[in-house]
Amino acid sequence: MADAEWKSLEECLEKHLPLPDLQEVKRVLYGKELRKLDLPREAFEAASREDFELQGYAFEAAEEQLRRPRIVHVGLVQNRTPLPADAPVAEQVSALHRRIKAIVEVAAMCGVNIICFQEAWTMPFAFCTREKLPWTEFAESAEDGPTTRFCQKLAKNHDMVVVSPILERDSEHGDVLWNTAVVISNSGAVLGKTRKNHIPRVGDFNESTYYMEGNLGHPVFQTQFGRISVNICYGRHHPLNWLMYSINGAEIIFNPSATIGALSESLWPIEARNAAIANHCFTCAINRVGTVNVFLCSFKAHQDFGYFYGSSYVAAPDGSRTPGLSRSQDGLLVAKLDLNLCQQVNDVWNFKMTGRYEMYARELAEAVKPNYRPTIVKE
Ligand SMILES: NC(=O)NCCC(=O)O
Repeated sequence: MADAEWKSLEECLEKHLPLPDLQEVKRVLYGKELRKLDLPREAFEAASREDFELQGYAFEAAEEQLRRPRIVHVGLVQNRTPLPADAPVAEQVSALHRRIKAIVEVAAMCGVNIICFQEAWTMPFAFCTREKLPWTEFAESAEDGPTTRFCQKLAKNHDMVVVSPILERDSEHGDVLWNTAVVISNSGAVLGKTRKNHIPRVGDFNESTYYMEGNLGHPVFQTQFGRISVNICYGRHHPLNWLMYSINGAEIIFNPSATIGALSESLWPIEARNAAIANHCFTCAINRVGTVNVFLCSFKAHQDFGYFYGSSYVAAPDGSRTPGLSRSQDGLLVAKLDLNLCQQVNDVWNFKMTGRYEMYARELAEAVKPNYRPTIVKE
């Protein structure tokens, strides 16, 4: 399984395919070609100084007579954890705050309106260890924890909606832990929070003893820049999870994740992109980078957890998508979206009209009953 030395699928294709083949391969793999965004030179200089990759692409929509374009710039951030996992908890969190602040400043130069960080961004990916301390110490209040207060400042200073996925401790309700994304308005106010609905129980991604299955349903947040929702990591394998955010009106669904090559790299380019197509919306898939360095782990086997392959990307309702960020480097992906594309594609393919949700609602209501007998026709 490739580690950091294999930079990206895109780089490999560009290196080895002759131009005419490359164009056809890209057409099939990525949909229509996207225009590269003309991002400010200072942004590239700052990104290079801070040692992270910066890419930008634009998704266009057709001009309409009655509606003006609804342009929004989204920013996706992928990063390593800067300090080793045995550094003091507060120092690790501060180092991550500093790293993210530097990336958000570049996002602001690029005119980003909504930014989303990776899953549980304030901590190393430690759920594989089965240990509680010190990892549960990374949990914070979604409403007024230090990370939320930090993000509120970023949001207000940069007039930017911030989606901040954290490990949440809900002290008002029995100190229960949740895997939560806090949505902070560009005014700096906490707009609300949403919780991860599906918890992985696959290999070392066994996170069920750390936090509970989300109990907040599928909220959609009306921001100044469009309606957004957050389908956290393992939720991307569940088409109904995407569907419910879309049914509630999401135009952009963020998918902050933490996943490794051996498990999911071949699914990664398909799932969020397919969700964008199936639900007539934009999806933003974000993965962290690097190896998990939780060497405090007492289980030897879990010390070599695998490689987080980055490759964050944005997909559009017409099936087009951006190239992925690198597999090995911290990065900021900026995408300019015209949200009018959602309705335009809906009017062409009209999956919302042909979806037959009433039929599935009826059939699913029966199928979940303990005495349900599947309809299998036999000779
Ligand atoms: N964090 C998390 O849910 N990871 C599960 C692995 C995957 O969904 O690919």
